[in-house]
Amino acid sequence: MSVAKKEYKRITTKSLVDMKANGEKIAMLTAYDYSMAKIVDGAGIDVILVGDSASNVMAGHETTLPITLDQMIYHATSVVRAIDRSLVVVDLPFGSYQSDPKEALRSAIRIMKESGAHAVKLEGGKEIKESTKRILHAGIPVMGHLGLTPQSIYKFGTYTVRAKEEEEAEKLKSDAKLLQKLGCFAIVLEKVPAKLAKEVAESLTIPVIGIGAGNGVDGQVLVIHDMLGMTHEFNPRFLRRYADLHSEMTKAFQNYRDDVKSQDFPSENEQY
Ligand SMILES: Nc1nc(=O)c2c([nH]1)NC[C@@H]1CN(c3ccc(C(=O)N[C@@H](CCC(=O)O)C(=O)O)cc3)CN21
Ligand SMILES: CC(C)C(=O)C(=O)O
Ligand SMILES: [Mg+2]
Repeated sequence: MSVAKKEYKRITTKSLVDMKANGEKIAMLTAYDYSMAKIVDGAGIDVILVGDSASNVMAGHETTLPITLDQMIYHATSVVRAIDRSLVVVDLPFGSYQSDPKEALRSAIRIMKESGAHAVKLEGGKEIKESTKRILHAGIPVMGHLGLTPQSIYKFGTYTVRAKEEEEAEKLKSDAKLLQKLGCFAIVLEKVPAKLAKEVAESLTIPVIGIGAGNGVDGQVLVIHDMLGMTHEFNPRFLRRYADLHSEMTKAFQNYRDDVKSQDFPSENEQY
C-alpha cells in the first residue's frame, strides 16, 4: 500500500516529477463538471483530467471525435472553479491541433486563457512534435498520450491492446523519449502490455501514468464514471469499480418515483 509521503498544498507539474523521484504513485481521475471536481479535489486526487472522454460519458457520442474545443473549454472552466489542490489537465480535442502547429498553439492558449487550467494533453508522438514544441515554447505544460489513442480509432478500427508487436513497441519507446526530450512533464500510456509500460517508465525521469498499462508505471488514471460503476456496460479488463452507482442511483430514482406516485413525498415536514 502506498500512501502520500509528502504534503503538497497545491499540485504542480513539478510536484508530479518530484513524486516519481520519491517513489510516490500519482492518482489521477477524470472530471467534467464543478460538483464532481469538488469531490475529487477534496478527496486528495493529485491530477484531474478534463478528458475528451466527455464526448462519450457526458454527451453520449460513440467516440471522442465529435467533442469541440468550445465544449472542452466549458467543461474545463467548470472543473477549475472547484479546485483547491489538484492539477487540472485538459485534453486538446480531435481537430484542434492536428492541422498545423500554429493552430495547436492557438487551441492550447484558448484552453489556458478561458478555463484557467494548468496544462494540456495531446495524443501522439513524432507526428505532433512541432505542435508540442510550440505549445511548450509558449510556457504551457504538456502531458503526452501514447499507446491506445482514441482520437485515431478509425485508423486502427478497434480498442485492442497496443504495441504488442516489436515494431510498434519500438516506436512507442522512441516517442516516449522524444516527448520527454521536448519537455513534456508526464505521459499517459493507454492499453499497452505491462512489461513494456514498466520499461518505458523506468527509462524516463518524467512520470508515466497508466490506464490498462499495469503496475510498473508511476501513476494510474481512470474515467470517473467507469470507476464509480455508472457506465455498467463498459467492462474492460483494466477497470476496477470502486462503487456501484448505477444500482445506487437506480434505487434512489425508483424510490423517489414511488414516493411521488404514492404521495408519500413531500410530507408535512417537507412543505411550507
Ligand atoms: N467511459 C469511457 N472510459 C474510457 O476509459 C474511455 C472513454 N470512455 N472514452 C475515450 C476512451 C476510449 N477508451 C477505451 C475504449 C475501449 C476500451 C476497451 O478495452 N474496449 C473493449 C475491448 C475492445 C477490444 O479488445 O477490441 C472492452 O473490453 O470493453 C478501452 C479504452 C478509453 N477512454
Ligand atoms: C482515458 C484518459 C487518459 C483520457 O484521455 C480521457 O478520459 O479522455
Ligand atoms: Mg482523452
